[in-house]
Amino acid sequence: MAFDTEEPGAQALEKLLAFLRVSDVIELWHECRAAIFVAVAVVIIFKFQKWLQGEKASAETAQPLDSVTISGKATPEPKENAQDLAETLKPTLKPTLKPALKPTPKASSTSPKSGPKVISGHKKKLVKKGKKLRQAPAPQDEEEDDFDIQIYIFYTSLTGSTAQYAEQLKNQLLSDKEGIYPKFSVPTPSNFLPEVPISRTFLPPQIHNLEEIELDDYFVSAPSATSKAGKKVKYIYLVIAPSYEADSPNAAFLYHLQETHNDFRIDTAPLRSLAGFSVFGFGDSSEWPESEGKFCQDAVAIDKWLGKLTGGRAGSRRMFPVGMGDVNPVSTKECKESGNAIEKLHEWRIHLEDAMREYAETGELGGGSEWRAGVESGDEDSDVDVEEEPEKDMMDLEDLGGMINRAPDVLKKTSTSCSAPLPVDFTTPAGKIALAAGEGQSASRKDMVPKDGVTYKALTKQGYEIVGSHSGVKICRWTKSALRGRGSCYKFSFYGIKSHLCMETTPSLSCSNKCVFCWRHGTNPVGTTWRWKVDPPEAIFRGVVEGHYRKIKMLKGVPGVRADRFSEAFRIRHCALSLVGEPIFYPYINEFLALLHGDGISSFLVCNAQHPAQLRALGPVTQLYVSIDASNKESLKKIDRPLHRDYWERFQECLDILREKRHKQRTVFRLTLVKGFNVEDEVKGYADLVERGLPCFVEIKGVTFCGTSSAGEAGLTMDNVPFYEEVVEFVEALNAELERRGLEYGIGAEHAHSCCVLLASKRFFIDGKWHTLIHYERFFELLKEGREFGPEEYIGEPTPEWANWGNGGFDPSDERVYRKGKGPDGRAKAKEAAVARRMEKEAEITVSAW
Ligand SMILES: Cc1cc2nc3c(=O)[nH]c(=O)nc-3n(C[C@H](O)[C@H](O)[C@H](O)COP(=O)(O)O)c2cc1C
Ligand code: SF4
Repeated sequence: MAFDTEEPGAQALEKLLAFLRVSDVIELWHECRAAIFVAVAVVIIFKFQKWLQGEKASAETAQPLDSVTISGKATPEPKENAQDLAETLKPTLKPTLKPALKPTPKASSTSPKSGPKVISGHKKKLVKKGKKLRQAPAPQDEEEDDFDIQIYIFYTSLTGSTAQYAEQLKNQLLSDKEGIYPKFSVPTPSNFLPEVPISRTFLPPQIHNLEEIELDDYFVSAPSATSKAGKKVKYIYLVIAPSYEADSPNAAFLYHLQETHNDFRIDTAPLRSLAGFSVFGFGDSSEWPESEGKFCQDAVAIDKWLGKLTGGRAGSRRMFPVGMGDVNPVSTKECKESGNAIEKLHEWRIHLEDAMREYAETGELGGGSEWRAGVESGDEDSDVDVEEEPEKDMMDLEDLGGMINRAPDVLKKTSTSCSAPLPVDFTTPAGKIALAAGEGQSASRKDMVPKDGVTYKALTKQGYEIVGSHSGVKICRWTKSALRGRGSCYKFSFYGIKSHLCMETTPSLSCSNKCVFCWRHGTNPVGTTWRWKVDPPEAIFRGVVEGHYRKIKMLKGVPGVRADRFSEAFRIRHCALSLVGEPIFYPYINEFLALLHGDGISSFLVCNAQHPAQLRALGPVTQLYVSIDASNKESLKKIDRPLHRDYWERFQECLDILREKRHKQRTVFRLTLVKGFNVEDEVKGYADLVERGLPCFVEIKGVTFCGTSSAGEAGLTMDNVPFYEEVVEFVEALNAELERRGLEYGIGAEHAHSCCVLLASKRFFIDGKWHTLIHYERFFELLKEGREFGPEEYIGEPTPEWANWGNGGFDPSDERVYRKGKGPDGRAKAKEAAVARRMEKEAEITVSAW
């Protein structure tokens, strides 16, 4: 271009500037054109890829109704700013979603785009009041967030109507396009940050009759699976149940839920990983009125237990409160108020669908906190009271003394003059405390477990039946297992005890230890002396036997219970005095034992080695145990947390007594291995104890994790539970150490199923075979003879081949059933994970040691 300097003033200047800009640009273009070409090519490729993804997502969304996906596909054009975005969402989102989507000052505009209307992202999780919006999730969260949802509809039905309603529900959940599967759009305001591409799919709902499924597969732990799309599946449980003030399938189901919650081997809330649950009940208010708490009572109870199993008050996975349909409203008025059953079910479904949709969108449960807490349907809140609030009756005397010293003076005065009984040591030579039944027992003595107290409530909730004022009975898990032909406990393999013929009981719910692995949830009373009323042994005997049979009857409807075993179970043959508390604490324990033996019931009594005087005075028992929870003083204190200050001396004295008794009865050391507490480097210590007590048998068992708060406080986790292989390793080391010392022991039997191995004295190795079984009839005969006798006189048949060391110990005539993911494969995986965890820890230690 020619440059004319003759042109005047501003015009010339403008031309000059224009020339300079153009030449700059041309120069720049020559310098940068290669880079610009590359950048444009990258953008085009990126856009094309996005478009392809969008096409794919659209195709997936347009599936038939057998699975429905919430994929974040936008129907309207994205709007200019956050205000517009909120507008856009109005017609499609329920009011509950609004707060999270309110425009914020930070929100900037999103530029309109052409091409496919696909939003490859999802609405961020709902934000609780006062909390900041979550930032972009870390990669592992992304994986967690990307899941499919499986709805299970469970039902029971006696006369068939609920089965039909459940089927209808299943079909409606699929077909109602206005319900759970809305067309859903999620624009992406910039303050919601980069989005994770997700599409949550509702897999086809499945329906299950609770009578026909294996409850353990669904209600002991939440199922875990991966969908065909390779995503994690989250489960929603819907339970539809009629109520029956009579024997019905609900009883077995409720019993199972309650047992699972209270089982010491299982976490109290093992279903907390469910996406959610909700219950609907059918009932008849004309005959079973709400005013009497009977209308839909079973549904209310199911809702309550599922609430507990999914996390309890405030933490539960309740998606929507329990719904109730009245199949026979008493009057038109009531009919109008309560609606009929079908309408109620419809109403419940619509609300539930909203909740499910919200969950699919946000990954979180909506609804009010009252829903979580189950205010409408249960007493989950009382759980909190029971577990968190210490009850006066549960305090031991040392605690009480401390309290009095800390109390204001006025209270101290009252405490000395109050009517509360002074603790009386029943071990003093002054003799036994008089019985409760009118034998002049002091009026000031209280019930150990008063009926209106928290301890009573807590123990009954855990499945104990409280008998009289200080005894209890409970059905053990193995009894149930044996009734179903799924194996007895280790005592069958070692001693021939069939679990369905065994009653687990205690005449004293009180104990003088607070062991870290005790599964009593810290609810049993503790104390060093007997300071309560004493019930007569006859009343306790009658009460526990009746209670046991009552509980057996409740198992009638449990799927798989074998008729032959069920009828056999109504003749108790064995009694395990090991339930909770310290049986020899009961002043009339010998009289109680005599009643058992008189009725042909054998006695296995476990004591905590803290009451030497009572141990010495104890009469004959079929097998006498002491718990050996540690090999030295420090460990014992850490594990058993004994109340007696001279606990170590008491412990040792008890071992000496056992040594004396070994020729009069079968004596057993029961070792419970707690990894990290009492296993490592303690083999020699345990060998010292065996050398001192010379028991007939040593049972070695891995601790079972009870998941209670007391276990947590003591630092006990699943990592403290040894694997069977680790128990075996310990047993072999102990056996070798005993052999090295010239002590005559050997490995007599094993029960891998319950992580238990038996070391036995060679006194029971006869003609080249272990003879660990017991001849029970002979034991009763010997008792009747009234003379002194020894354990060798009631030895039974040889230990069965399958129970011998190396053969596993599971009775081949029973069926071994593994819960999903718990079989040998599951165990191998769990072991691998544990080994990896340990190696990690060791690496950490090495690093820090450096
Ligand atoms: C023997 C019997 C006991 C019942 N007990 C109750 C009850 O305690 N509470 C209640 O709300 N409804 C009760 N009902 C009503 C049933 O729950 C109701 O009829 C239900 O729809 C039956 O469902 P199904 O046909 O699936 O078995 C009872 C019905 C019968 C026959
Ligand atoms: S011995 Fe114990 S574990 Fe075995 S069945 Fe009896 S109570 Fe249950």
